[in-house]
Amino acid sequence: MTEAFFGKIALIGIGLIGSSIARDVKARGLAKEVSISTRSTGTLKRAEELGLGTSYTVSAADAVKDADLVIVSVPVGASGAVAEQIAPSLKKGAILTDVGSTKASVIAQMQPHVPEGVHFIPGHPLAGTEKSGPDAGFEGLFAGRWCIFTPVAETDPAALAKLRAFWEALGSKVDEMDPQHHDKVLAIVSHLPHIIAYNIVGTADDLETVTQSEVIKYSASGFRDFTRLAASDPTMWRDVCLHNRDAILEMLARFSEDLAYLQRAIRWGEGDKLFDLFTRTREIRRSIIQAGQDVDAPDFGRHGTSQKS
Ligand SMILES: NC(=O)C1=CN([C@@H]2O[C@H](COP(=O)(O)OP(=O)(O)OC[C@H]3O[C@@H](n4cnc5c(N)ncnc54)[C@H](O)[C@@H]3O)[C@@H](O)[C@H]2O)C=CC1
Ligand SMILES: O=C(O)C(=O)Cc1ccc(O)cc1
Repeated sequence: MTEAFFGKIALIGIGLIGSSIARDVKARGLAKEVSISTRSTGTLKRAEELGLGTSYTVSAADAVKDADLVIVSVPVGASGAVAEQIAPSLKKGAILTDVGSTKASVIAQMQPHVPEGVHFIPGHPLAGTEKSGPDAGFEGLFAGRWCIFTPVAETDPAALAKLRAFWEALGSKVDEMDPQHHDKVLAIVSHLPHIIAYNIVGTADDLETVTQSEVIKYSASGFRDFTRLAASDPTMWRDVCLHNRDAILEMLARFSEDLAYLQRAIRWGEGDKLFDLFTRTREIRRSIIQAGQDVDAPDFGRHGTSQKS
């Protein structure tokens, strides 16, 4: 079995995801040194107060010096700029990975900066919450969750095995996918649900002037579930929308067509069509539960407070 231990890990970006990785690395003793870098001094100070690493710097280039594993955990739109900053300081033989929610764009942004001899393995843990910042992270976030790698053609199998061992040590199940396929799958299972949530909560907010706060006062659990997703970080989700544009637009077109079908069935009182669709969708949740997958969203307010970083 490949050893998951690294001499030095550099974490660039220490928000929800970066800080959760830091907590797991510390708890499981997966590195001798953990250098942490983020561009804001306030966030860096907070990371130090939380004892998330062994050294702290606003210079990403300084943080990655001598690191065996570098994990970039910043909004996807910032990936290219971070790769450019750190490239000259990366150690030969180091593994460079990321956690971004979109993959083709991150590869296009980072790959051109990756020096010879550095193993670039794009990744995406399918685990998170609507919160952000170093206080929002928690130990065990990745346990039982998928982490998808989208390796590039020339990826070294030994480096891939080492990174796989690392994520498995965090409790994740690892899978590999082509980046374009990843982006399509995530567009429907993750990006569209967030966009729909932002939209429905926005619509309800617009209606509020008409209904004089009844929207909030009487909001039942269905609407509350949407407000959790719609409370997700605006920078992160702006970047996801801009960097998975084609797949999201394709899924939104399909979604709109299917919504029009539903709208028509309601208009014309076609109860059988409604009943058939609702029966089919109920089966989907039942089969997910039967397969033993956790379908429930993280609890409201269970893990820390929402912090801007
Ligand atoms: N939030 C979630 O549930 C999940 C997020 N992701 C991905 O992980 C990445 C990080 O997300 P979170 O940790 O949730 O975000 P976050 O907002 O909690 O943390 C982001 C970190 O990046 C730093 N940062 C922001 N802009 C930067 C820039 N221009 N240059 C350098 N550093 C910058 C911030 O200071 C902060 O340390 C994103 O790419 C996101 O798509 C992946 C899985 C789940
Ligand atoms: O909070 C939720 O329900 C999420 O869906 C978290 C999440 C957000 C973005 C990702 O790329 C992966 C997971």
